[in-house]
Amino acid sequence: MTKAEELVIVIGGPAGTGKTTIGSKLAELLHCPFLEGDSFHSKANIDKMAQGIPLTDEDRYPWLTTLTENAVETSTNDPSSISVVSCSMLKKEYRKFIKSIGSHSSNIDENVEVKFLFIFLYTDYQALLNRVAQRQDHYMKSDMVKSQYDIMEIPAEKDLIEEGGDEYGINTTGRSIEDILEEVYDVIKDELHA
Ligand SMILES: Nc1ncnc2c1ncn2[C@@H]1O[C@H](COP(=O)(O)OP(=O)(O)O)[C@@H](O)[C@H]1O
Ligand SMILES: O=C(O)[C@H](O)[C@@H](O)[C@H](O)[C@H](O)COP(=O)(O)O
Repeated sequence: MTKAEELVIVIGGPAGTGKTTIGSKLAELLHCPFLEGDSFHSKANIDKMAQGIPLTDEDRYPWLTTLTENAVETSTNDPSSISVVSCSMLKKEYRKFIKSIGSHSSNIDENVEVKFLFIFLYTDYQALLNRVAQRQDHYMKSDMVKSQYDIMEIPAEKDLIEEGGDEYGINTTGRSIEDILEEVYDVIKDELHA
C-alpha cells in the first residue's frame, strides 16, 4: 500500500523578510490553512525578544516542536492535506529539526507521509531594518535584525528543491509580492498532489 502524502510548506527568513505576507497569500492560492509561526512562542520567548534579547537554541527548540506539531496536525485535518506555516528557521539545523519532528509526530497516522518544503526569503540588511520599522504593534523591533542577519543560512545549492532537496532561497530585494509569490508557486507546483 502506498502512503498518503501531506505537505507542510514552511516560509522562512529573518524578521521583516515577508514570511507572513507571502505565506498567507500562498495559503489563499492553495486553498489551505496558514499558521503564523510566532503564535506558538511561549510568553517567556516573547518577553525576551521584546527586550531585544536574541533567543538561544534552548528557547528555540521547544517552539519549533510546537509549531511543527501544529502544522502537521493542521494539514492532517484539512481537506487539502496542505498547511503553510511561517517560521524564521534561520539555520539549516532548524530546518532539519522541523523535518525530523514532523516525521515522528504523534499527530500522524503511520500510513501518512509528511513532506516538508522550506522556502527561505531574504533581502539586504537595510531593507529588513526598514520593513521591521514599518510594522506596528509587533514585539520584535529592529534591534533584533542584526543578530538574525548574522546567523542566517541561506539554502545551499545541494539542498535546493530543483536538485532533489527540500529547500529553496529567494532574494526578494526590490521585488513585488506578486512576483515573489509566482516564483514560490513555480518551485512547489510539482510537489502539489504528487
Ligand atoms: N517584497 C516586499 N517588498 C516590500 N515590502 C514588503 C515585501 N514583503 C513584505 N513587505 C512589508 O514588510 C513588512 C514585514 O512583512 P512581514 O510579512 O510581516 O514579514 P515577516 O513575517 O517575515 O516578519 C510588512 O510591512 C510588509 O508589507
Ligand atoms: O518575523 C519576525 O518578527 C521574526 O522572524 C520572528 O518571527 C522571530 O524571528 C522568531 O519568532 C524567532 O526568533 P529567531 O528568528 O531568533 O529564531
